Amino acid sequence: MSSQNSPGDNSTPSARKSITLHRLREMHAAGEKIAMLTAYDASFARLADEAGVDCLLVGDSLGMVVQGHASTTPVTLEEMAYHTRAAARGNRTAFLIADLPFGTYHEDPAHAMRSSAVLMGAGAQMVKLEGGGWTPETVRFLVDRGVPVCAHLGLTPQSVHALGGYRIQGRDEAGAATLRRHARELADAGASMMVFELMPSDLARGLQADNPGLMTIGIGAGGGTAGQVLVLHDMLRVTRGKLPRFVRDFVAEGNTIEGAIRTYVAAVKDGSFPDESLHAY
Ligand SMILES: Nc1nc(=O)c2c([nH]1)NC[C@@H]1CN(c3ccc(C(=O)N[C@@H](CCC(=O)O)C(=O)O)cc3)CN21
Ligand SMILES: CC(C)C(=O)C(=O)O
Repeated sequence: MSSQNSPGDNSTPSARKSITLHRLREMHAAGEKIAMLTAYDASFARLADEAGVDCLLVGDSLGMVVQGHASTTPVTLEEMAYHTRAAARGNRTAFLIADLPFGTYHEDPAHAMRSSAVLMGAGAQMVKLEGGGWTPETVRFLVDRGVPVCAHLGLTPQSVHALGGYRIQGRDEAGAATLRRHARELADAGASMMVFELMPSDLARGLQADNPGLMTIGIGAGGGTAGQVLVLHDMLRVTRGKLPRFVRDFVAEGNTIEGAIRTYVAAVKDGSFPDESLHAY
């Protein structure tokens, strides 16, 4: 492990201090890119933390890559809490975010607060919820009560049955205008972070420019965001079937799993990932 550290690398567990929300804001203000990766268990959370990943996301994508479902919608709050507890035990310094799964924040803000309390109790430091329009009231309610919130716009997988498949979003002007309005409303409601999934690079870049204090995290949204996220199993090429275009072969470059994660972090930090011509739309 330590044999792979390069000079100046501060990502060893003993050297790195805990990444807090405050520290993430400092990084964002200084223009340092934020590297996020999903993690669903203690072993991978530990490895990703030690490899220098800033934020770990216990994503409800676990419904697909761990549980074998065809979508994320069957995942329950209890399952998210189980994986969050496991990831939290392995993690030492990374900032830990957990997804509120489908149906656990939709009824009203109090419903979202009850579900968030379960995930925070399991070790999450921030919760993520999908969608715009109806969500700002809920985000404000959570933030006022001490729950940091990451919003999620563009392709929102929990709505796959309404969207009609995993398609790129915001391609026409009406769709782009809606995303601009949703992003502004969620930022105003107090969301400190926002995932942009599968949208044109120019649109994501513009949304970040419209909301400079917001930490935007892209996946298939180009290089104009404050950070990047990938699904761990995609990055390690364990996922079955065709990988989305936005995944790069970090395993070939990094040789080992830890090397792959270190290569990913370095590529996010130096801006070489994503490459506009290869991984963006
Ligand atoms: N393994 C995995 N990786 C993910 O990134 C991921 C999940 N699961 N599950 C939840 C959502 C669904 N995601 C997806 C699913 C499919 C595509 C996909 O097929 N993309 C096509 C382009 C589609 C288009 O052009 O409209 C691609 O080739 O990238 C992308 C993201 C992202 N999330
Ligand atoms: C793909 C990321 C952003 C996610 O939401 C998940 O892992 O569920």
